[in-house]
Amino acid sequence: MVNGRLVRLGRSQMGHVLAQVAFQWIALAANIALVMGVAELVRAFVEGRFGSTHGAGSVLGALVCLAVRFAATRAAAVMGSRSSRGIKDVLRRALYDKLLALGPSYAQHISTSEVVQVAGEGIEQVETYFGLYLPQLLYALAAPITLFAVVAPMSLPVALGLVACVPLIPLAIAAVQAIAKRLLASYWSQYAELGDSFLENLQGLGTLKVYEADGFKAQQMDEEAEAFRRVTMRVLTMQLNSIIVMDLVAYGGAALGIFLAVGELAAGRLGLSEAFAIVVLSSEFFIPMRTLGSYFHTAMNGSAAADRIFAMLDLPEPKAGMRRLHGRSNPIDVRGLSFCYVPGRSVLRDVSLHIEPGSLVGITGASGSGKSTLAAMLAGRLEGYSGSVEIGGCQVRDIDPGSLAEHVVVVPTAGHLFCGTLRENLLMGDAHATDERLYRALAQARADEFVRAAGGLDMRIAEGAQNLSGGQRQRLCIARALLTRAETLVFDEASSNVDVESEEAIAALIRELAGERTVVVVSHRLANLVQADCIHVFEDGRLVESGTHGELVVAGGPYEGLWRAQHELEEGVR
Ligand SMILES: Nc1ncnc2c1ncn2[C@@H]1O[C@H](COP(=O)(O)OP(=O)(O)OP(=O)(O)O)[C@@H](O)[C@H]1O
Repeated sequence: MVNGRLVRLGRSQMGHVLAQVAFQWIALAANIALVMGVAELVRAFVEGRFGSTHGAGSVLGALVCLAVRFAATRAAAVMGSRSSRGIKDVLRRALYDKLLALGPSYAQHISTSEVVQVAGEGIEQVETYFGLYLPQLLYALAAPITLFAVVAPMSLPVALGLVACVPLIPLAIAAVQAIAKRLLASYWSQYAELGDSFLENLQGLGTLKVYEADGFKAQQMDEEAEAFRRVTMRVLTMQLNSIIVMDLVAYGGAALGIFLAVGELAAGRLGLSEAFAIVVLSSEFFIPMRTLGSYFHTAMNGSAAADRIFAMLDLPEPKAGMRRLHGRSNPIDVRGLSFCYVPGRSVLRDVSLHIEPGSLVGITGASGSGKSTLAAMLAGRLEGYSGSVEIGGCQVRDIDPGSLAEHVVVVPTAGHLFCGTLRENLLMGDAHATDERLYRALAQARADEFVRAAGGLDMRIAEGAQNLSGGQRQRLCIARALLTRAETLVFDEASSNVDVESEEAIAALIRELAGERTVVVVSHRLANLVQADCIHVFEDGRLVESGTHGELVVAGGPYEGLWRAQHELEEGVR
């Protein structure tokens, strides 16, 4: 009934939880005092001793009890909201730190939509566990003991009868716990799957419309939603059934207490005022456990969500390297590099190559031959490889991630621009850049003209940069990369889906950059690589040829075949 790891993680909030229980207990004590006061009045009335002083004192006493109960209940609620807020902070911070520790390779372990769900809805569920369930669990133990101590001096048999029924509620809870755990695990995994499909389909809605596949995907999502509805209904049915059992125990137990008290009164073993007090207090025996039972289901949901959070927190982290790269003349050495995303399916096989600082290097090969994987390796984005990748004599895995990010920047096929102003996006490359430097980078990336025409550095970038053409987007991403002081720039098919004008602009820029920085160009289009100091050709994860364009053409190997095929295609088009 208690998730030990969650409690340990939220131990900083235990002060609030205990304070909440203490305030709940004070409210209970005030309630007992109120009932006892009214019972005393009943006794005075029955015995004919009821007078005006009695009346004024009782009203005053009752008001004090009500005020204390009100204040304590409010204070308990405040403590509950503080512990809820606190645990959310603790968990969000833990998840955030974890994502930072996982670094860019997080996507190797977990989907983005699951991160979003766990960090949002999942943590909200855990909040209830700390804010309501945990304090109620402690209070539900303290309350019957307190009431037993009050009722036992009046009538031990009634007190024993009442207290004996109370454990039936936690027993009912424990009985459904095993079923609830299984059901909730299935509920959360279906919820995550539905979230995955939703995000995926929303992001690809344009494509779905173009291929008129939206109807088909909608039907698939309907089926997933229906499966999720069914599991939700099973969860609700289980919860309602267990609540019915708990209600039967709670109300049955209270009725038993009243029945016993009336029996004792009839037998003359109990006075009228005591019988009155027991009748009123008997429901109080069960209310805390009954409330606990109703929180239990939300808590189980929170506990299941916490298990998903813990699964994420337990993901193995790449060992963060400590070494820092210095200077701007660090050669890159790849030796015997092999890698697979899926066990048994090698994507890179025993690759070895050397990149001189300041050189222009081309990487080419058929689609799926492992070029982008190699580019990602150079930026430290993939782990779990064999062989070595060294920059400036340091293993990439031993380099501090911040230092590596300062030295190697990858410009992918479709770089991401954030919603906001262009200036905000560019300053990610260099937070202290002046407007003049920003414009210089834009000019270098052949993007300054359209930026000036579109309103300058304060031009708005819409969500997903929808207000820009593919070529404009790419040139802005390149300008941002140029603003960094990175020694090595890796262009991974950076001009593969842009217009001819942008492609020529990017090719010219790459030629300019060589010598100033190390430039690695991953491209299918061999025309982009003709001027490279060295071109590496990949086939099915293996490096099959290396050399300059001239050398490779003369060698008559795979490169020459590709070059001839592309040349003939382009001639044919003309
Ligand atoms: N995240 C991933 N999970 C599993 N397999 C992957 C992943 N990324 C790439 N692959 C597989 O690895 C192989 C190499 O992919 P990679 O992207 O490196 O090839 P590429 O040569 O850059 O291809 P292209 O020229 O089409 O971009 C492919 O077979 C691809 O299916």
